[in-house]
Amino acid sequence: MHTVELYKEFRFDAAHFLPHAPDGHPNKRMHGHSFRVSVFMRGAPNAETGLLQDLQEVNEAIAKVHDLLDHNTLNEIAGLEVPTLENLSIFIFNALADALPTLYKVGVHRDSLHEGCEYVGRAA
Ligand SMILES: Nc1nc2c(c(=O)[nH]1)N=C([C@H](O)[C@H](O)COP(=O)(O)OP(=O)(O)OP(=O)(O)O)CN2
Ligand SMILES: [Zn+2]
Repeated sequence: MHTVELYKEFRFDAAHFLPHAPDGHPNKRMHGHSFRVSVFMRGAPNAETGLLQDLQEVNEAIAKVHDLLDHNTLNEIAGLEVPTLENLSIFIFNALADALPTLYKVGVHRDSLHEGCEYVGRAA
């Protein structure tokens, strides 16, 4: 059996603030970021089709999450009241998990700051 990792990336722009930052700190004020999200599926490709998961299904699942996040205030989304990179990676994983049975890991990156977070939501 051959195990592969298939991935798809998408980007979104959003505003947020960190409610637990100290009073007067810039992170406590509303500001915006550009995010890059990497969605990883893992497993063995179907022997006949050669597919782990049809990327069309992946695109459809991602479109719903993209619409929820893009050009919105993250703190106003139920479940994202504390919108750190850590919580974003968990939130996006959970939002995609039902539609993507082979989903393995979600990474959320702020490339301009050279930082990001990855959440491995399912065991290898
Ligand atoms: N562990 C984490 N630490 C921090 C997170 C996080 O998600 N996880 N997030 C932030 C802030 O969102 C913050 O905006 C990043 O701040 P900073 O490094 O000061 O970068 P700027 O916003 O100033 O960068 P720009 O170039 O202006 O976008 C902090 N810590
Ligand atoms: Zn920020």
